[in-house]
Amino acid sequence: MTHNAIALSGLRKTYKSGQEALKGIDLAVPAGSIFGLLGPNGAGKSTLINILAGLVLKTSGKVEIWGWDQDSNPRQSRAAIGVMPQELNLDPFFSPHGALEVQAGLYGVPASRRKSDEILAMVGLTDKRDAYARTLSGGMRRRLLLAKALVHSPQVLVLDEPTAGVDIELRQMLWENVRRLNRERGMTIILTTHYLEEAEEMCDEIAIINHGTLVAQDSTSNLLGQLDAKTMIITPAGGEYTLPKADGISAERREDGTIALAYNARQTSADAVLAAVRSADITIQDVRTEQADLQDVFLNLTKDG
Ligand SMILES: Nc1ncnc2c1ncn2[C@@H]1O[C@H](COP(=O)(O)OP(=O)(O)OP(=O)(O)O)[C@@H](O)[C@H]1O
Repeated sequence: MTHNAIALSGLRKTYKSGQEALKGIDLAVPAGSIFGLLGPNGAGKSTLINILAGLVLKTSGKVEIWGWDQDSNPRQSRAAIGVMPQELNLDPFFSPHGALEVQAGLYGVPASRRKSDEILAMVGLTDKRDAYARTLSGGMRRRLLLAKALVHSPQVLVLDEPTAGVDIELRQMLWENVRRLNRERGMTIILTTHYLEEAEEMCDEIAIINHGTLVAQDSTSNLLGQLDAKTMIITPAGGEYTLPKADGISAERREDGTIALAYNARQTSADAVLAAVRSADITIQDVRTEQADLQDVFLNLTKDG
């Protein structure tokens, strides 16, 4: 039976300022998935994550983490989730090893079950085990924040903008670890990111929020498939030609010598596009199509007005 790692219903948050950050969110994150939470700046992603992490109190609605209701089973629901926050806030006086031990203590992990050294090795911090946190670089701090989120072996790992401003090496380390935790331990991963290619590549499922409202939740492939705008790119074999003309097709020459034919897949078939090309006496040397990417879907769903 599939169950949900996270289930939210009617989740609302109104800050004291009167700002309605979440306006009634219903969201289910399937257990075992890598789930992307996307939205423009100010959409409410951090508010949602901070509610999951227990850092912000919801105004109303229901939050279940790994089946545990946050109100009636606060301890269990907290134990089921680990959060790697966006801000690099670390106690400057603890070494990485010390910080993990303190965190393990906070979560009541008995000494015999602690895996601080194993976790430090996983995030590549073994040689900084006993260094002061204040001497760690920004990238190392991020590694340590990931390590801290893992000390109590949570079923659900939340990463808030984990790769914002990090270098390629660290990004690869993060994604390798995330994939491994997901694959080998079945850990459910929820991440927010501004890099849509990253979400497209990493996530099985994606939710998009805008102005505190959920505007889409679907598998990544379904979301990508929902846009009907397609472009066929033809490389002509050579010679002079005039651009194909047909209803529902708009053709343009690109600088690289190809012809781009934009059409709506719901109204015009690929066959009709090819027929228009042939009737313009163009010999086709090569043909490919450009799919909509997540950026297109995202902009389509979050455009205002
Ligand atoms: N502590 C707070 N008090 C009052 N308003 C807040 C507070 N935190 C966030 N907000 C407001 O709530 C709304 C949602 O903010 P939130 O930080 O959750 O968005 P976000 O999607 O995480 O944005 P970003 O991508 O920029 O981090 C915004 O209008 C923001 O100004």
